[in-house]
Amino acid sequence: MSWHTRINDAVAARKKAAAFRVRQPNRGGSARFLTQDGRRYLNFSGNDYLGLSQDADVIAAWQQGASKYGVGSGGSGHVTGYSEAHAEFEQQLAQWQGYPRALLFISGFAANQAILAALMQSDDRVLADKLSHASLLEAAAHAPSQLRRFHHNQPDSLQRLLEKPVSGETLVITEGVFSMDGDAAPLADLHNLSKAHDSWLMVDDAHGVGVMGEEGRGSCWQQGIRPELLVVTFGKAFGCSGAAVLCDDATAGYLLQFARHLIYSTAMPAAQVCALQASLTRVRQDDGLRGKLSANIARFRAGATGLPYQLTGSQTAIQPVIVGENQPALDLASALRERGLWVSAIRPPTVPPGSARLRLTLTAAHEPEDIDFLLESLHGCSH
Ligand SMILES: Cc1ncc(COP(=O)(O)O)c(C=O)c1O
Repeated sequence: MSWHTRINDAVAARKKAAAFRVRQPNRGGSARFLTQDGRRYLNFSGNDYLGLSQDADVIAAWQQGASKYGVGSGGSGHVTGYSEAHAEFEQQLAQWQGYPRALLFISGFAANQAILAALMQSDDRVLADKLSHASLLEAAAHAPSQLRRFHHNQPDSLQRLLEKPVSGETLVITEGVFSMDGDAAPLADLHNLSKAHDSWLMVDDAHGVGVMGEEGRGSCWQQGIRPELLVVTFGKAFGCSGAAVLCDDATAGYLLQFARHLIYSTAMPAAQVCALQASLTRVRQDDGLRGKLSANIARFRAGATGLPYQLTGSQTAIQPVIVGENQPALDLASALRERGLWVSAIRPPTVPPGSARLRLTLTAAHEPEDIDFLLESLHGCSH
C-alpha cells in the first residue's frame, strides 16, 4: 500500500460515514456574530463563554504588551521566552486558585500531554473518566503506564478500579465540566476516593474555569476541592488561548525539568500574557457576565422542552442537542445555518457512535432575543 492509497482510503472512509470535517474561514472573529462568505450568523458554536475575546480592556492589554515586548517570545521559557509578565501572571493565577504554583503552557492540549508524559512510568496507571477529552485520553494512551477508563461520572466504577492492586502510582483523571455533554463531574466523591487510595486527582477544568464558582475560580472551587493537579485553559472563558497547571512546589519544580512541551517549545508571547492578565481581572470582577450567561442558559432550557431531540441535564454554557445519526445531525445544522444560526454538528469519533449532536454554546455576549431566535428556529426545523 502506498502513502497515497492509505491517505485516500482513510479520507474516503470518513466521507462515507458522513464524518468528514471541514474548516470554514470566517471574517472578523467569532463572538456573538460570525461572518462567512459575506453572510452574518448568530454564533452558537464557540467557547468564548464570557465574550472576552472582544473585550476592549483585553484587546488594549495585548496591544500594549506587543508595544512593550514585541509579538514573539523569542524562545523557550528556559532560554529567553520567560518574561516578567509570565512570572507575574503565574503568581496571580496561583494566588487566585489558592495553589503554591502555576506554570503556563501554550495550550491545554500541550499541558495535558506534557503532564502525563512527564509523570507516568511503566508500573503506574491512569484511571480516566470514559468521556475525558482527547488531549487527556491520547496522552494517557501514549504514556508507558496502564490506562483504564471508568464509567462517566460514576464514582463506584472508579472505586472498583482503584481497588485493583498496582505496583506504581495511580493518577485519576476527569474534567470539571465535560466538553461535549456540558455536565459536571462529582469532584468531591472522586477526590475522596482517590485520596483514600493514595492516588492523585487531575482535573481539566477547561470549560468550568471563568464561569463556575466565586470569582470564576471554576468547578473545583465550587465543589470545595483542591485536586493535586488542576489544568485551566484560556481559550474558552478567558477569550484568548493558552493554559496553566496549578500544583505544589515540588511538582512544579519537577515539571520544569521534565515537561518537554515546556522545554522544547517557544513560550507564549508576553503580549498574550498581558492580555490574559486583563482577562483574569475581568473574570474575577465579573461585572454581571456570569449572571447574564446563567440567564441565557435558563432561558434556553426553559424554551427547549418539547423539542423532539434529547437534551442533557447540563446546567452549563454547553447545551447539546442529541440527534443520533450523523446525517440527520448535519441536516439539522445546515437547516439552522439557512436561518442564520452558526451551529456545528459534532460526530463520532469525537462523541460516541449514535450520539451525533449539535453542541450549542451560549455566552454572556448573547442577548435574550438571540436565544429566542435559536429556540424558534430549532422548533421550526424539527417539524
Ligand atoms: C476539556 C478540554 N481540555 C483541553 C482542551 C484543549 O485545550 P486547548 O484548546 O487550550 O488546547 C480542550 C479543548 O479545546 C478541552 O475541551
